[in-house]
Formats: sequence, structure tokens, C-alpha cells
Amino acid sequence: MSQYHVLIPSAGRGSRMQSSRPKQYLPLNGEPLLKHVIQTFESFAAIASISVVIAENDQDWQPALLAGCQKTRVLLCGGATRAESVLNGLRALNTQVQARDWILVHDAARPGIDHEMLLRLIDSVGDDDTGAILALPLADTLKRAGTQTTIAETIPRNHLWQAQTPQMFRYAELQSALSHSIEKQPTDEAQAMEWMGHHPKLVQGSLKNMKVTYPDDLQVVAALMQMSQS
Ligand SMILES: Nc1ccn([C@@H]2O[C@H](COP(=O)(O)OP(=O)(O)OP(=O)(O)O)[C@@H](O)[C@H]2O)c(=O)n1
Ligand SMILES: C[C@](O)(CO)[C@H](O)COP(=O)(O)O
Repeated sequence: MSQYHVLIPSAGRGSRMQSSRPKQYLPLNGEPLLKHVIQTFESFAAIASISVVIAENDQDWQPALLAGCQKTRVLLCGGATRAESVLNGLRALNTQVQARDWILVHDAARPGIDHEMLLRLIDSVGDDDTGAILALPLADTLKRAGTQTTIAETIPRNHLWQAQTPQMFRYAELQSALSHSIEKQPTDEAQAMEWMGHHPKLVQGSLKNMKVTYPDDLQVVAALMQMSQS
């Protein structure tokens, strides 16, 4: 029976957040973003292990983040890009994970993930599927900018989705896909799999599972998480 393992890329600097420390350590309802993510996976019974990839020189990592954790370990192998951090993390798991085990890669910057979404994602794939990602169908009209901030064209939005995480793939296939494509810097795990000819499934995510990227995002995700608990 294939097991489920989580890999959390958490080695970014959060430059777009313009904060004093990397955004994954910023407080949200009294806990760092990263702690919310770890706790959600720790309390999801189907998960066998959780690996947090941080930068080797991370000055903000707090051992207290692992207080009470049974399944979580930290890997000091962050890379220059998210794809490199994920690939380094996968390579570090080589002796603990079986080839056909599922790997769920989830951004540390998405604290709104919950068990309902995880169940939807895990239940979406069968033995013959290559994998699946949480995503949201695009709701707004999409414009491509021309010179400066003027509209060059409207892009038809039918069949367009915004990718979220977790992105779930078999360990050996994902490591192979990323190893083959790392030079091309895939923006996510799904793109690396697409380049190998796979067509991962799109599974309904949630606004609450947004990525904290810009300063205003923290309040928005806190409100969405609060609403889902009331
Ligand atoms: N070299 C990197 C870059 C990003 N990430 C992680 O990938 C996730 C999503 O990336 P993003 O939102 O772009 O985070 P940052 O790169 O930190 O943000 P920015 O681009 O604003 O610097 C985050 O959890 C981030 O910590 C990572 O592990 N290693
Ligand atoms: C993986 C991802 O969150 C899917 O939308 C996104 O590609 C991460 O992009 P970033 O520029 O590394 O934040």
C-alpha cells in the first residue's frame, strides 16, 4: 500500500512580502504561517511523514515549530529556486520513501489548507493516475499587459485554472521529472510532469488555500481561515 509523504518547500525569502523576515515565519492568529501548515498535516492521519525544506543559513527557523510533532523533520537543503528546494528535498528522502509512494508538495506560504481539501485531492487519484493538484478555475477576465500597464489583449479564460498546492505525484516519477527539467526551472511540480508527457488531474481547491505573497494577503487569508472556522 503506497504511503503519503509531505514535502514543504520553505526556503524562500518572501521578497514580495517586503517583511523583516521570510513570510513563512510571520505570525497569523498568533502562530507562524509555517506552524499552521505543519499542524494541518500532523493532524491528518493518512500522512506518514512531513519534511520541511529550509535554507541552510536560515536564521529564523525555530525548533519550537516542531514542538508536539510526531511526523515532522527539517531538511537544511533549500535551493536557489523553489524547484531546486523541492528536488533537493526529494533526494534527501531517498532512503525513507518507496518509489510508488505519494509525495504531496505544499507551499509553506499556503496556511489555509485543510483536511477537506486534502481528502478531495487524495481521493481524486487511482492506481493508474500520475497525480493531481489543487487548483481554482479562473473567475476574473484575464488581460495580457502590453507596454507599461496598458492592455495588449484579453485571454480567453475558459479552461484556465490557477494552480495551488499540494501537488501530489509518485516519488520516483516526480524526482525523475524534476531532475530532467530543473535547468528549465519548472514553476511547479505539475509543469515538470507535463514536460514528461503527463496530464495531472485538476482538483477543486479553495480561495482559503491562497498563497501569501504580498503584504495584504496575510489579512485576507486570516479572514478566510476565520470564516471557515465559524
Ligand atoms: N528558493 C526557494 C523559493 C521558494 N521556496 C518556497 O516556495 C513556496 C512558494 O514560493 P514563493 O511564494 O515564491 O515564496 P518566496 O520565493 O519566498 O517569495 P518571493 O518570490 O516573493 O521572494 C514558499 O513556501 C517558499 O518558501 C523555497 O522553498 N525555495
Ligand atoms: C507552486 C505554486 O504555488 C503554484 O501556483 C506557484 O507556482 C509558486 O510560485 P512562486 O513564484 O514560487 O510563488
